[in-house]
Amino acid sequence: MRVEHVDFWYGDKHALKDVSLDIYRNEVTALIGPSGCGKTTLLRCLNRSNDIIPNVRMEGRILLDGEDIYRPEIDPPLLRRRFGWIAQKPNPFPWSIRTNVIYGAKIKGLVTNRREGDELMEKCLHAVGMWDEVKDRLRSPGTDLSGGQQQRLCIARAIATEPEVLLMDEPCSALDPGATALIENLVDELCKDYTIVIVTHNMQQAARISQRAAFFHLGTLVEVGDTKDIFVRPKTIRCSDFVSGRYG
Ligand SMILES: Nc1ncnc2c1ncn2[C@@H]1O[C@H](COP(=O)(O)OP(=O)(O)OP(=O)(O)O)[C@@H](O)[C@H]1O
Repeated sequence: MRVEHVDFWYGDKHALKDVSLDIYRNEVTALIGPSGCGKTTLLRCLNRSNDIIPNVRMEGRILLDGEDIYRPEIDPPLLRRRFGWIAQKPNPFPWSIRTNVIYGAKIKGLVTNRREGDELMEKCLHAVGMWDEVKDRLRSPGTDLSGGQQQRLCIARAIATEPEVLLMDEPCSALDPGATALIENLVDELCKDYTIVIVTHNMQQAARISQRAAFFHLGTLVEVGDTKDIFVRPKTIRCSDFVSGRYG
């Protein structure tokens, strides 16, 4: 994806200021920076989920595979289907584990019968490392799982719809260290097949799992580059102070 000179306003609040960056295929790009700097706003611009907020305005262009996703001919609900969204708090549907995984894929027409549904469910639960944990309780509600399992279920649900890009908004913020480690390993595996953009407050996590990092401050993109450069050789004092934990 390519973000070109994006400005974004909530009413009078200028939340993103002339942001340009490239997001590469099969890489994890981490959006980092202090609270309120615009990370989630940018994430939501990438799949046009800001469109549903009243009184907002965006300028600039965002390209997916070279195509401007803000062109008037683009249908936002159809566009959003090309993305998977993993929220801060796991949000499984109040249905069975099986239905959770295949519901979106069914709506998209990717499964048309029971056998295809079962195959897809098994494949996606394997992909998130959960098959053995849940294979004997596929009819139990997804909401009965632990927080970490629920988040992996949400990732299984997202990948079942064959998205091109996975957008993750602090996916581990509600999880304990063990569940966080499982999600981090999973992100590492998933980037072989997907392009991933992740917002995280956890600098160790950004350093561990991303190949590229973008550091924001007050709506401005201060630095973007290889994660190791951002962490080991930051070009600005502001970024250096942030990644070393001097402020947050
Ligand atoms: N719906 C909204 N209406 C008005 N202002 C908003 C809205 N959402 C976000 N903002 C403001 O836009 C700015 C950027 O917010 P955003 O949520 O993108 O930051 P963030 O870096 O993701 O923050 P955090 O790390 O705390 O989640 C903030 O000043 C925030 O208060």
